[in-house]
Amino acid sequence: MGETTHGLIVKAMSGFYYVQCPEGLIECRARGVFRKRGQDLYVGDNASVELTAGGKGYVVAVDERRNFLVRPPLANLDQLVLVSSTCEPVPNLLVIDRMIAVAERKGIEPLLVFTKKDMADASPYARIYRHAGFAVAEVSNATGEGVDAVRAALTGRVSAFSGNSGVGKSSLLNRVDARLALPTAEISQKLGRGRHTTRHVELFALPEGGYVADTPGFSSLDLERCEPILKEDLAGCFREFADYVDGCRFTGCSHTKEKGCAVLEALARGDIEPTRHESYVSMWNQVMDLKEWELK
Ligand SMILES: Nc1nc2c(ncn2[C@@H]2O[C@H](COP(=O)(O)OP(=O)(O)OP(=O)(O)O)[C@@H](O)[C@H]2O)c(=O)[nH]1
Ligand SMILES: [Zn+2]
Repeated sequence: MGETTHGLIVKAMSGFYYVQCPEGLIECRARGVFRKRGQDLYVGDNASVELTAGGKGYVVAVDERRNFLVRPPLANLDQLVLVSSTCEPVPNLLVIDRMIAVAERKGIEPLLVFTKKDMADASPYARIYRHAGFAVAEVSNATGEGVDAVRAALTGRVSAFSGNSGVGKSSLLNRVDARLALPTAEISQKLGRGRHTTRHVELFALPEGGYVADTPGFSSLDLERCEPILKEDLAGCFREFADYVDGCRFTGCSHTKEKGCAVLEALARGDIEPTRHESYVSMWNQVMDLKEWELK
């Protein structure tokens, strides 16, 4: 048996896995045991690698995943960068709050980014989400303003970007590191083809440490499809409710209309943002009737 080492799968392509190890980037095949078990290897997996002569290797085991996203497949994310724009298109706070809930459910820290601040004021949105307990960046991809804060937040973490079409994810990733060279709206119009179609997700190493998925391809729909939330879990996906949920008069309080609800009292005092609670109520009404067995 050869020497073994350990590293991060940063790229998967045509049956090869590229594992960033202390020895360098090692091209690997997966041991047959993965195929037999029907177990996929994901970019983001922490892999044990058996080195072979010639500087290549075999992935022989992967650590248990802390979390994963399905489309594109990506494991062990520290951070999900939820990008919205202040205008063209205007943010839909319900969509943002649903994406935040998915991230919370998976134990991935959300970072809220509002782009196009050169076109419209981002501060009303930023205020809401800072008050709710999130890190927020206000940026302009046109001027570069605010990009340093995003770059700093990416340092030392494994992150992926998500947000609807046209909000400026590709533009922002290119601002963060020009070597990413992602095609933005203008360029793909010129080339006359769609973006993100045949791309493989790859973790791109940032110069100061940390990795970012080199695809802006997680739509809010993709996210929600991979993580339906049960009603008993929903309040736990709104972090600013945590201080209050144990203070409600009734156990099993839905925090939507009950008397003696500590969440509603906090809302009335202004300690919880109205739009966040509105999103909670509309999500509650949607998930209300789902039972665990219906999600299988
Ligand atoms: N003025 C201004 N324009 C921006 C900003 N960010 C992006 N844009 C423009 O908005 C359009 C969409 O930007 P992209 O970076 O392609 O958006 P995307 O989120 O990657 O879009 P998809 O690839 O479709 O998901 C482009 O025309 C950008 O030039 C910004 O901060 N300010
Ligand atoms: Zn309550």
